[in-house]
Amino acid sequence: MPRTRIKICGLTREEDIQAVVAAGADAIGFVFYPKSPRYVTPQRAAELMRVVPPFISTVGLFVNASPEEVAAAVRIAPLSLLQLHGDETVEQAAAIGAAAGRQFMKVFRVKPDTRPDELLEYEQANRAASPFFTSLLLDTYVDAYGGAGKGFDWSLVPKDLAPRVVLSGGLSVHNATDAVVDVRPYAVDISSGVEASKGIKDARKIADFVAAVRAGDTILESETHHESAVPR
Ligand SMILES: O=C(O)c1ccccc1NCC(=O)[C@H](O)[C@H](O)COP(=O)(O)O
Repeated sequence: MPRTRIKICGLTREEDIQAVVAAGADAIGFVFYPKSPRYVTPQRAAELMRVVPPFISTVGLFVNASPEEVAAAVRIAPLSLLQLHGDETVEQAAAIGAAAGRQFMKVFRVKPDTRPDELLEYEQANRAASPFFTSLLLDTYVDAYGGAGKGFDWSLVPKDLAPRVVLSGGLSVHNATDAVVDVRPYAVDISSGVEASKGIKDARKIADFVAAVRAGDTILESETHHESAVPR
């Protein structure tokens, strides 16, 4: 059974990147949204990326940026993947992926009245519109766009969509094991839950979060072994 992938978002310092790598996470996110307290310029991201070893993905988070802006950022900071976290339409997201020549995750910001079929439809629309679309990232709807540490009702995530989504919004060491076991997402994404203060990560919290995700993986694995051991 594959382990749950882990992305830590909103990195601004070399030592925090080193903590993410040491903890065994899979991906590092840089926020290119100028209004964010975690904002880094593409030049700063390029500097920070020098301490990222191979096989760790670097993700660029953009909010309502133009295809030209994203393509220019990618020329400076050679990101692995994009995270489109704004109100980009399906067509605009496709144009951004094509202009930057990068796969992208499209964020769906879940509201209390979001219906499970809306999530499936949105995923299908993005998949149909662009070969650069790779997955939905589910976050909680907040006025300020993201990184707010607010969770949503995970039971809204359809079971057949879950293995393809990145789950985020209000995750922490306290709920990460349950998130993995209850939702079974492809990946989890966290920012404020592993911070000492906005934009400054806490190495202990990062390590504890990764351990809590792995505890969820271990529970799922033992359930799978148990199910396959039961004679039918
Ligand atoms: O981090 C920000 O400041 C930010 C600004 C604008 C859009 C999104 C932003 N962050 C999103 C994330 O860091 C994560 O992808 C995700 O939403 C998790 O956030 P959190 O609830 O803080 O764990």
